[in-house]
Amino acid sequence: MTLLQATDVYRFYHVGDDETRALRGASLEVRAGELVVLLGRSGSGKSTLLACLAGLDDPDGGQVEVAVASRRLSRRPEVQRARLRAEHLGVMLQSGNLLPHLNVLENVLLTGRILGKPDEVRARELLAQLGLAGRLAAYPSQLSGGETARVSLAAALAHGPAILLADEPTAELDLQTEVQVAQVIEAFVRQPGHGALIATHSPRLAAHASRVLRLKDGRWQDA
Ligand SMILES: Nc1ncnc2c1ncn2[C@@H]1O[C@H](COP(=O)(O)OP(=O)(O)OP(=O)(O)O)[C@@H](O)[C@H]1O
Repeated sequence: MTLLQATDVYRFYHVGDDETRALRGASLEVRAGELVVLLGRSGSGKSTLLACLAGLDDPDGGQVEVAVASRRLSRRPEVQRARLRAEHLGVMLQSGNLLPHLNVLENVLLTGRILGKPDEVRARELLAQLGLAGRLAAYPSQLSGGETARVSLAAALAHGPAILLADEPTAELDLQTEVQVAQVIEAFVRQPGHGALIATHSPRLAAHASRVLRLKDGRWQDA
């Protein structure tokens, strides 16, 4: 079963007279049961692709479909994209996705609250699995880089999305914590009807992949 599908996605950035062709016709599918790992050198377009897949950015060409819901995500007003994202996608960004005035538990419950179905048991369970049971009352400014990444992952998963999109989820983690994160992602993918796409530079995380895709200058390396 296909959960998420991108078809011929283009994204160009313009700064002054300069044009950066960040994505040049990238297509992909994330299917149920898959952990797809996205590799590519810095600047190859991984974050841009994830942002388009998450509906945080809109492609200049091509389209993104939340196939599990048979709904197009691209070329919709932001409010509709945000709704589709909340309902079906868990998104973990490199920059972190935590609100500074909410504590750890409140941040992890936030998307569930917006959807009207906060699941505190699941939120606490995820935080415990990620070694954060003792940090529920902490605020984002009080967290280390590695703790922020783990809380962001919990926040991406707590509302029960079908698809996880994560940008370098283990960038700032030591080996032991990286293993914890990989286990949580693998457990997520093992649930029927769930799948994940993860951009990473970590060979250890890539070793967990069901499939590896390589981006180079905005297109698949083998294309
Ligand atoms: N907002 C922006 N404005 C202009 N250029 C951008 C913007 N965002 C990204 N780019 C450019 O688009 C290209 C792809 O960037 P992107 O961040 O997607 O790469 P990446 O593979 O995620 O890199 P990294 O591994 O360093 O995170 C790069 O050349 C980058 O400089």
